[in-house]
Amino acid sequence: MATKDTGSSIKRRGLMLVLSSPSGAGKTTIARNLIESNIGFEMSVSVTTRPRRGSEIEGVHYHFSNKREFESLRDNGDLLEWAEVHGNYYATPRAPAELAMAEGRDMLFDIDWQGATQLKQQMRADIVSIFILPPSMGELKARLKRRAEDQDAVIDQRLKNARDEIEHWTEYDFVVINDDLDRAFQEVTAIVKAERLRRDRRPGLFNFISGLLAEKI
Ligand SMILES: Nc1ncnc2c1ncn2[C@@H]1O[C@H](COP(=O)(O)OP(=O)(O)OP(=O)(O)O)[C@@H](O)[C@H]1O
Ligand SMILES: Nc1nc2c(ncn2[C@@H]2O[C@H](COP(=O)(O)O)[C@@H](O)[C@H]2O)c(=O)[nH]1
Repeated sequence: MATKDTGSSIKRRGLMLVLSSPSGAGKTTIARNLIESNIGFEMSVSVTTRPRRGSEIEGVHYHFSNKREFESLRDNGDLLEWAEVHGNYYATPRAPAELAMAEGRDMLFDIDWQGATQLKQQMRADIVSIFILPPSMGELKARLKRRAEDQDAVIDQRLKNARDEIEHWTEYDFVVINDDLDRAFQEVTAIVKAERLRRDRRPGLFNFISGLLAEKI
């Protein structure tokens, strides 16, 4: 009898889901919803030299470091990618991401376009990238102000950078407009479901199809 395509006997590599957007478009909110919905993603926790916000917890939202520590991690090859964003350094720690991929665990990356470019250069086949857009620039500004986590000068700088970031939308596999959060979240989960069904992410299909073809009718 044919075995079911569970993929359990042969390992598949993990999927790397990259979310990027201009600051305030909502990628952190969507990422948090994805993690909380328990659909099998773990969050990559970045290293940053940015000062910690009041609501943030070390090791949960970021690993906060100073510039000297950051440069030492970078120079030792401990970072999978790194970039300067809005005047601070940000990076993806190498070891947890590489281990997750090798063990077939799916990981979520909230990183900017420079980081996404570097990840694609290194791990193309594993990456699914989504660019999140705000419904308007006015709403982007309003969200940054409503979030009330950054000083006005920081918000101004992020809004100034937003146009340059949006220019990179064509480098992504998918684009989601985050007007209504529920709808945006549904679209992201639909992308995840379809990507997990890709033939090359289902090594269990080999067994299933062998069994199917061996079946006597
Ligand atoms: N669809 C939405 N409608 C209204 N508000 C939203 C929506 N999505 C997110 N927000 C709110 O907008 C603010 C910015 O969202 P969030 O922090 O997720 O943005 P971000 O893209 O991760 O920004 P950053 O790059 O600065 O981390 C938050 O206060 C969040 O609650
Ligand atoms: N290239 C990378 N970019 C990152 C990483 N972690 C976060 N980011 C991006 O930085 C900005 C600002 O984030 P904030 O938390 O200060 O609002 C945003 O675009 C993030 O996606 C990373 O590891 N590498």
